[in-house]
Amino acid sequence: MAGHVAGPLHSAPSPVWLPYPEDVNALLPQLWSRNITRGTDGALRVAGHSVNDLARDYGTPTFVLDVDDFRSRAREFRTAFEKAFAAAGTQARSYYAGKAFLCTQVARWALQDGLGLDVCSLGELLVAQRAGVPGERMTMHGNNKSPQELSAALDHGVNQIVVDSLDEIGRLSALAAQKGVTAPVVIRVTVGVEAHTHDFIATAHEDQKFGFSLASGAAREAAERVHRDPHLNLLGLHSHIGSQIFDASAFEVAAARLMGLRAELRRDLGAGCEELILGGGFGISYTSQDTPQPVDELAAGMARAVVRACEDLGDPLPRTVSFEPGRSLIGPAMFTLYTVGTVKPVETGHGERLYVAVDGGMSDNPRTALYDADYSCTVAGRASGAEPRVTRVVGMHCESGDIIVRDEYAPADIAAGDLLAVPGTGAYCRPLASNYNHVPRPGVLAVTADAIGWIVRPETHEDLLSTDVAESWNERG
Ligand SMILES: Cc1ncc(COP(=O)(O)O)c(C=O)c1O
Ligand SMILES: N[C@@H](CCCC[NH3+])C(=O)O
Repeated sequence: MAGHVAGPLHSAPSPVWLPYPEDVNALLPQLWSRNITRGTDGALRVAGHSVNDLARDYGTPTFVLDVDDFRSRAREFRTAFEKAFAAAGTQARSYYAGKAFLCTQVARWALQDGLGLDVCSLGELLVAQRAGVPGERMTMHGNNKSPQELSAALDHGVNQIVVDSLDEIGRLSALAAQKGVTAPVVIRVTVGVEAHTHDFIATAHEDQKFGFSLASGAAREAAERVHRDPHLNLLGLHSHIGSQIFDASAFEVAAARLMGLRAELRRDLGAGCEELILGGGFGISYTSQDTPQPVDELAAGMARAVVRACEDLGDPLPRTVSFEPGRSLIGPAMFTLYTVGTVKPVETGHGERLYVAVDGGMSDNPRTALYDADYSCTVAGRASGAEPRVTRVVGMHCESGDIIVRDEYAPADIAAGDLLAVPGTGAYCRPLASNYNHVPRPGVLAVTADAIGWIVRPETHEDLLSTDVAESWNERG
């Protein structure tokens, strides 16, 4: 690969895609939130605030949220899809997928920026309620919603409940009858698209737990059942093909298949199916190898696909086409700030690799271990003139798979006490975090030019000890 230098210093087994950096301090703009710069002192700045000050005042590890980045991406996504679908002759709605990262303040920002909220558990619904998100701006998901969750969704007047099984349809109907309401239902359809992403985050192939299969006829059967049920109102159809997807044609095929089922249901049952939800899943750049499509192009492509399918089928456009972006809005808006604790050169048999251990790990970012995810990083508190070295960033947990950044170049003088920043950790890191090894989960620090503050406070060891109720056992014993 051009620019890749082999030699004793650089010969550790780095993947061929990792280009030898011309400048180890340079920041690839597509990996970082929009208000990150390197100051004249060499330290990263978020909306003008030096990470050295943030680390001193708030500690590490910390998720740092560039608030204006998240909000501008949310507005850009919403307006791009609204424009594209208005030009096509219908309307688009955007619901922020809270599973990517949710707290009351983020829900409020999403709402203020004109998005609704997609929740998938009672916990997420409670956050939405605390944030003041009205039911009509919400969608409820989940493949195994409990009666308590369904009941809370009905009581809150959630706009669409996306049903995922026949058991759930029966449960929801009984609850709606009991409450004397009609439940607004959308059917989750498995459209059989093999999305090119990690198996664990693909959701529209046949052999997995989500949705009703289109191919087997299960989706049609579910729609008929909902249509016949006096306590349920069949609003439309839903498809979500997976997450971290770059192939726009996969979304377009999914949309066309969903439209095909819609046409059948309109023809055979007289069901309007005016709501079409095409999910989220839009990929982001974790490394230089990821190339997401600009949001305007994505929106235009999706609108074209829906229009084309309607034309082919001789069907009118649905009244509303909705999207549920999570990762693409919040992912790039955060980075994790760590402190380096140990640096260990390790002879790999193919050359030397620097193992840089930080004060967090798979407990705040399990994605590398779970999905073979790739991340990047940079020394954040200073610039360095030292030579780049092949580096692996690892955590402090008792697992050899406790890897955060598998391969990156770091300056050879990286040392204990350095701050290290890992970009792109806004989605599915804090929500998937654990207390493995009794490590408290980091907080989320929101930063704008004018304000800095926790929107999720860091856990403490006292928090963890407070769930340990040995006393009540001892009293009994
Ligand atoms: C139904 C549904 N909608 C939306 C999302 C959000 O996906 P992403 O964060 O990849 O945009 C998910 C997660 O994959 C999902 O399961
Ligand atoms: N947790 C996954 C995404 C799951 C999307 C939810 N359906 C990830 O980190 O990539």
